[in-house]
Amino acid sequence: MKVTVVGAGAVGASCAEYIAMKNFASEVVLVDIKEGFAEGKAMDLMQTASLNGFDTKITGTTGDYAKTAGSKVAVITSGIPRKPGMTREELIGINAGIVKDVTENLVKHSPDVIIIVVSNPMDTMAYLVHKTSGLPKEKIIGMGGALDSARFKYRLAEALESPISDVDGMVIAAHSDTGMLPLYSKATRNGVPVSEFLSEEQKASVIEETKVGGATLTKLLGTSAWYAPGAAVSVMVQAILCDQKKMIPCSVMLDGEYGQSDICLGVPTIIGKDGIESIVNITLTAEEQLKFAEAAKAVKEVNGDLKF
Ligand SMILES: NC(=O)c1ccc[n+]([C@@H]2O[C@H](COP(=O)([O-])OP(=O)(O)OC[C@H]3O[C@@H](n4cnc5c(N)ncnc54)[C@H](O)[C@@H]3O)[C@@H](O)[C@H]2O)c1
Ligand SMILES: O=C(O)C[C@H](O)C(=O)O
Repeated sequence: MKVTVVGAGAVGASCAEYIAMKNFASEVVLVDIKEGFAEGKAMDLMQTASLNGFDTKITGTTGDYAKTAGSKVAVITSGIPRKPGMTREELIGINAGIVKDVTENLVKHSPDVIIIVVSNPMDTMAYLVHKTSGLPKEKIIGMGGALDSARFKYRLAEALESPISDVDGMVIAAHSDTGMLPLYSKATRNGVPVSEFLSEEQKASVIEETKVGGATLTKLLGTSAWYAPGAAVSVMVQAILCDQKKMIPCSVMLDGEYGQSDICLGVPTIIGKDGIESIVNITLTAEEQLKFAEAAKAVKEVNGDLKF
């Protein structure tokens, strides 16, 4: 099955690389606006195929969407990343126009496509795709929770001094520095609540480090991260192409779930061949419910800046 990745920059190329390395897609088409860039990235990646042992065909195009026709999944990574000191929300002015334009092109050539939105501010960009694509809500999935949960597990394992494979946990709500909600109450080490092992001070530090995970990397790198974002997207694409019915926190259009409507926000979902197969309703503590509602309020304010 064919997967399109729009934006052949840091995140787009990482997505293409992880998807190809896992060998579950027949073809990955990279699209970029910069002349020759996607073609170059595709060629470089293809020259790793015999070294890394994959058969996925990777091609590149400078804006020729006819080459994306018949894609099962399209990943939107096109747009600018933040620089140190910026918030993701500050990217809306430039990225909204890019995401809208890219969405129109994708749907024109692949009317049944499932779109994974990566460009920031992601929850708002996912909302924009809902408002402009005409696709059913099951086919628009924002990537944030998969990455934030991976960062949560990294921080938990660090505090627990345990292997990451011992740790499980999930982050929901907004993909923003303040609106992320690491579900500490549900995080476990081999099924045992992490609160059995960690102090209140460690808990506060794990939660804070998780929430500013993207900002921390942006400060270190001078631009935002790409390896873990690319890997997170590849997990979502694999769940769709292989119909895995995996539970992944994703930003999806809510229609009353978690007390919210007309907003894309991160909640646990089941991802399979049709995209979002269901939204999983889990019980939140009173404090978590409050934080979820606060995150929703902030995202709605940002959504208010969109012009359709
Ligand atoms: N949701 C997440 O978890 C997450 C994680 C990492 C990055 N991001 C976001 O992903 C986006 C991309 O980040 P990056 O580091 O890859 O940036 P980048 O600058 O390395 O790559 C972006 C690419 O998009 C291309 N582009 C711009 N306009 C385009 C258009 N109209 N059509 C096709 N291509 C176009 C650029 O030429 C560039 O190659 C940013 O908005 C960043 O904030 C989101
Ligand atoms: O932090 C960013 O701006 C990029 C991305 O959203 C991330 O979390 O790595």
